[in-house]
Amino acid sequence: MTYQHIQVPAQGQKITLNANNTLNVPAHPIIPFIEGDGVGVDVTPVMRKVVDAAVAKAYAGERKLEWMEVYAGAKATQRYGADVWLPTETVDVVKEHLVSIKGPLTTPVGGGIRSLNVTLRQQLDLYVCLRPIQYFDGVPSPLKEPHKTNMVIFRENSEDIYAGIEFQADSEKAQKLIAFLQNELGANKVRFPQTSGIGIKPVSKEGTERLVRKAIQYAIDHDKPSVTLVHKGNIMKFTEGAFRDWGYALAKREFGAEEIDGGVWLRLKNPRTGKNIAIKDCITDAFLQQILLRPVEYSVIATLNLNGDYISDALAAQVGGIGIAPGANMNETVAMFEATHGTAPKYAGKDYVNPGSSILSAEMLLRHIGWTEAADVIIRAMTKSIQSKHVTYDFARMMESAVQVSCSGFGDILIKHIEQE
Ligand SMILES: NC(=O)C1=CN([C@@H]2O[C@H](COP(=O)(O)OP(=O)(O)OC[C@H]3O[C@@H](n4cnc5c(N)ncnc54)[C@H](OP(=O)(O)O)[C@@H]3O)[C@@H](O)[C@H]2O)C=CC1
Ligand SMILES: O=C(O)CCC(=O)C(=O)O
Ligand SMILES: [Mg+2]
Repeated sequence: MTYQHIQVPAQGQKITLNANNTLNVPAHPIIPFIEGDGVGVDVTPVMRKVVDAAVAKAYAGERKLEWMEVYAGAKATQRYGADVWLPTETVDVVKEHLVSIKGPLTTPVGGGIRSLNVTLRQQLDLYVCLRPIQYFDGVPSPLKEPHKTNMVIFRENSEDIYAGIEFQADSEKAQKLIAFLQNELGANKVRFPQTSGIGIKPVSKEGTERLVRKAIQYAIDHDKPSVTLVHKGNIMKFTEGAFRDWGYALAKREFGAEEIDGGVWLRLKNPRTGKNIAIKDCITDAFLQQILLRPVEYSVIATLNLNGDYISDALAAQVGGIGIAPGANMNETVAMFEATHGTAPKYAGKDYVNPGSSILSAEMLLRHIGWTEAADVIIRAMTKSIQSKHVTYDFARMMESAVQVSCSGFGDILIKHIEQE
């Protein structure tokens, strides 16, 4: 296969799907990657070096990831033309190769292009945004007991106000829609109809069910004690409230969950372990204080798109910040891994920020393709590096007697620990 600007690595082979949707991973799988805007130029090369070292260590040269650069964001406009922010071949390649990783991409505020990150998720229908919140010993945290925060976020990734159905104030479309709301639907509560922008928030039963199903299955597979549906359903009754109701109904119908003491919370027996899994819910504002005050009570979190975005960064802060917050966007067959943070423009190109988030996203990728030995090598090296207190600025500013290192410097420390194993 030839592409317009993508160079296919000569030694690599595609990951393919087996009949039961499991992955068939060759020894030299081609992994498409998007470098990313802003600090993408800093973290992505470091991530690749560290991952290569971990794979080489774990498999003594018998396995190797074959990186294939694909383009999106500013780099795509340089290659494909001024208006081509997300080339079709990038989306096609990410889909065909099943497993990929991306750096952050810039989204302008208030106008300009819509989010390329969201577009990729939508075009590929990567409806789960999976963001584990894991504490590494020694990471500085604003909490007294950061190890008590141990959660996995399942953020709905395909709908909600992220669908991008918005109309600018004063535009003809906004005026038409407001008139339609007033005249046809009797909705007269737009406070300033002449000057309002309007956004639409679609939340569906199918979208909710497929996300909540994945979250409950994850709790079963990973022996987790609870799944919490986080929503603002008291205010947004037919979107966020429906998310809660559809979620509970699915837990009953598909997983046999039963009511606890006549309340709305449910309980199901984990078929693998025999232990109980609580299915509960929490309203988002209360949830944001509970995770600080009583984090041990929460484990798997299933939530809508915008809530999930806010909760991701808030929970990341509890375990050290978005410098060490990995993630994945996935569906049944395709997975695209990415850090939780963005392009941090003030640090772009300065070899300064923490590459941890990107490296741990790659660690998730390795686990996803079954290369658990290499993933474990990364986790061990990460733990040792943090404990050595040679860390990037974000950790150094919160740690006592730390030695501040650069982005690539932290990568080199990880590689040193990998090679010394
Ligand atoms: N998935 C994606 O591609 C995402 C893209 N974005 C986009 O990124 C752009 C910038 O967004 P912004 O709101 O500033 O959010 P960012 O996540 O880019 O940065 C916010 C702050 O988080 C800290 N931070 C971010 N990355 C790191 C890192 N690797 N190591 C250490 N600290 C880090 C920095 O904190 P401090 O100032 O304290 O040092 C930084 O100023 C926007 O265009 C936004 O749309 C945002 C999120 C996700
Ligand atoms: O797409 C963006 O620019 C921001 C997305 C974001 O913050 C996220 O997915 O966490
Ligand atoms: Mg975010």
